[in-house]
Amino acid sequence: MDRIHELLLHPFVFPVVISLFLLWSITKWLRKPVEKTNLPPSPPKLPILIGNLLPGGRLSLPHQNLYSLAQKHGPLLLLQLGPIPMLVVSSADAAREIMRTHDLNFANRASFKVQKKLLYNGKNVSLAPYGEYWRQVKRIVVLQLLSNKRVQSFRSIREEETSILMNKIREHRGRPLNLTDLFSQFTNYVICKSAFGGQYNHESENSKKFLVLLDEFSDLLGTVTIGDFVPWLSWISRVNGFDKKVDRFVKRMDDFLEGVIRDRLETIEDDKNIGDNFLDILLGIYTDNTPDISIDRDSIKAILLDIFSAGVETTSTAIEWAMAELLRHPTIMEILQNEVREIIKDKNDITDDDLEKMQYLKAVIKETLRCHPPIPLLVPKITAKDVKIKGYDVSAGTLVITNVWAIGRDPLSWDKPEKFEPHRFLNSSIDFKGLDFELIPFGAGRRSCPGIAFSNAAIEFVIANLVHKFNWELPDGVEGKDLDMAERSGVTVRKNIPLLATAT
Ligand code: HEM
Repeated sequence: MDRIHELLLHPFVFPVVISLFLLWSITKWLRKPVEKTNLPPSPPKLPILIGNLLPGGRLSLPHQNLYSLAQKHGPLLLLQLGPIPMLVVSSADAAREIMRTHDLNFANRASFKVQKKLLYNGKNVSLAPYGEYWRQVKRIVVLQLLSNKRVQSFRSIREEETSILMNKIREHRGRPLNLTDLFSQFTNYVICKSAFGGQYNHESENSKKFLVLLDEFSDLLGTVTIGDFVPWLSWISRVNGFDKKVDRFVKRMDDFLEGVIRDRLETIEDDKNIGDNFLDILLGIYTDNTPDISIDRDSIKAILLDIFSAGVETTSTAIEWAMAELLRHPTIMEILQNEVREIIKDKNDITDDDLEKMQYLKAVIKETLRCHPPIPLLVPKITAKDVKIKGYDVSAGTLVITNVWAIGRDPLSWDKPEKFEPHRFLNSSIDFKGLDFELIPFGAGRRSCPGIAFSNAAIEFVIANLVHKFNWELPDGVEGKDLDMAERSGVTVRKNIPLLATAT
């Protein structure tokens, strides 16, 4: 969705899209459909649709816009993006029908030119078309890279990075800290070390270089070109130099990753610590030649980039929103602190067994992901065949967007949805693992997130430590209720203003 809004906001592309859209809509309007279909409700077309997509510049937060549209027109909404029909799903019921009953029909992804270039022609997991290749790489990611056992084996990395984070906070005790930056560094290094090994630490020039490349990578990943929607206009991104810019970046990133792989292949044979990072595991599969499972070098690079782009910002954003809500609700912060301090007492280290006992901590995290899903619009899917959803006809080739942010605010699923109230989860079995469709921040079905255990282990551990070791307040005597909770646009939606707080 973010790609779509970047497309529309591009100064050169915008007028062309709008003209095409008008032309297409007029033609379609004049040529009324011949066969009788029961289409999901749409906002009145032309020019109101344009108005609906652009009210007061709020296009930058499309999940909020689509939420307002769904409140007017219902939980299944059909929009037109030029020639492409787009279905917006905003209720748990409709999401269940799509991702459980008809999951196979919705297992494919939309494919955009820039993403394909950046991710080795779709050799990553998250954008690979549904099929044998995707099945194989998803299996590798689920069973080998992100299994519960593997996540446990990364415990020392979480401990090390949490201890670095706590020391930084200690050094600045009594002074305001930019928690947003600190949480980003934390997840960057947790994933860097899990991916490449412990030598990719804060001092390593290679990890600094990689993190700079990753920033640029994330920016480009959120871009579409007009040629994605109107193929005969593909020349525009050639003429305005955008294609060249992407090609140059792809080469720089590839040179870097090739260097990492080359260096590792040279040392791996003599190394006794093989296998406890993503790169070593993938190189093991690459060099092993087991007949039922094989990947090439491009797959290794694409999978590594996928894990960084899918895992870093999402996890740090979840920690940021959780701390923001705790600062906004001092009573909830106090209940959580009491729970954590009661369980840990004066021990210094928090173990996995301790975390298991922290039911209120788990409730705070669920409530955070309900109110602030880091990816409010699930990664778009494409329907393979015509299908009926909730009695409506949805045609093959429809782009499907699930608005998890709207589902988390649906009064049919939640009592007082506007309130941040972790208690609602204490006597409830609702979880975010993809079985309870009112809470699906990680998606559901075949294309759901394989990183739940990895991110949850990091989120729980950091928050427990933050509230165990420090008391927190907002700088300059700002009261919790006045904390600015506005969102910033992006594929991952974080706080608009960085979160500043003072540890005492
Ligand atoms: C709070 C943290 C995270 C959130 C909220 C999150 C959310 C999501 C969502 C919404 C999807 C798309 C699901 C769908 O289309 O139905 C997804 C897919 C994915 N996520 Fe995550 N994610 C998180 C952390 C991670 C981490 C830590 C990793 C890896 C280390 C990861 C790897 C992936 C991959 C590879 C996919 C693609 C799956 C596929 O297409 O088959 N995620 N995630």
